[in-house]
Amino acid sequence: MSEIILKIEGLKKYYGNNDNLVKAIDGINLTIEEGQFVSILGASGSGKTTLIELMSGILKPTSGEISINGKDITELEEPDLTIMRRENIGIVFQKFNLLNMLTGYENITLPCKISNKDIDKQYLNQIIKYLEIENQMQKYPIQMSGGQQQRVAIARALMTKPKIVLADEPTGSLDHKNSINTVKLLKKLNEEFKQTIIMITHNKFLTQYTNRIITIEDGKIVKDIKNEIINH
Ligand SMILES: Nc1ncnc2c1ncn2[C@@H]1O[C@H](COP(=O)(O)OP(=O)(O)OP(=O)(O)O)[C@@H](O)[C@H]1O
Repeated sequence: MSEIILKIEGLKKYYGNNDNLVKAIDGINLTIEEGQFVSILGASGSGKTTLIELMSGILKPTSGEISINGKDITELEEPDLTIMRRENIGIVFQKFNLLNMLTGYENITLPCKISNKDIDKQYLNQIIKYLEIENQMQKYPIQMSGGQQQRVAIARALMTKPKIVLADEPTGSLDHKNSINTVKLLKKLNEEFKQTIIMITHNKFLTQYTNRIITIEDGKIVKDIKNEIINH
């Protein structure tokens, strides 16, 4: 059995109070093993963004524990929280979040610069080739298509070799064809680099490329299935 990379126990996140109380996450227990490609599927307002912000330490839970590699992150305060995030988590955003004044290459290598890590050139070249973004290295984001920007953003998320990649609606700003290509690429990266990926989506169609589909409704897990029929 693979190593457990993420463990969530009794997780709750409530907003507001009394009459305005919103139970955004309402008692989630979840274990994710290294190397899994998991999708978290839910309708608007089901708690997806709240869950991903809890997993990345951006939000503090009302109660419960989140352990990454055996370490409870809910106890951490700054600057330990930032260090934990840098060392363990890569995030792919819906709106790519590339810096417009930096080239593709500079965007991708920025996380290494910030955390004073040497750039593993061989790994970088491998990722660039894999994501077919060789021609985007000297371009600025504005000169790239949406799909190209998202592939550069995926490379940036992978550059520090994070234990987990969190992808928050990674195809939300892409058309159908680019959405499928992006998720297929995530799947390839999961298979090739054994990268653990958690993808949040409201799009059921895209979950077919992942090997576990967790459905949330009103802040609770209502379904958690292994996906045997993986579409290639
Ligand atoms: N800061 C906040 N204050 C109060 N309520 C909030 C806050 N953030 C989120 N909520 C509520 O918590 C619930 C879950 O919101 P969340 O953004 O996590 O859902 P979501 O599944 O990501 O939705 P979407 O797909 O529309 O982005 C919703 O009812 C939302 O209105």
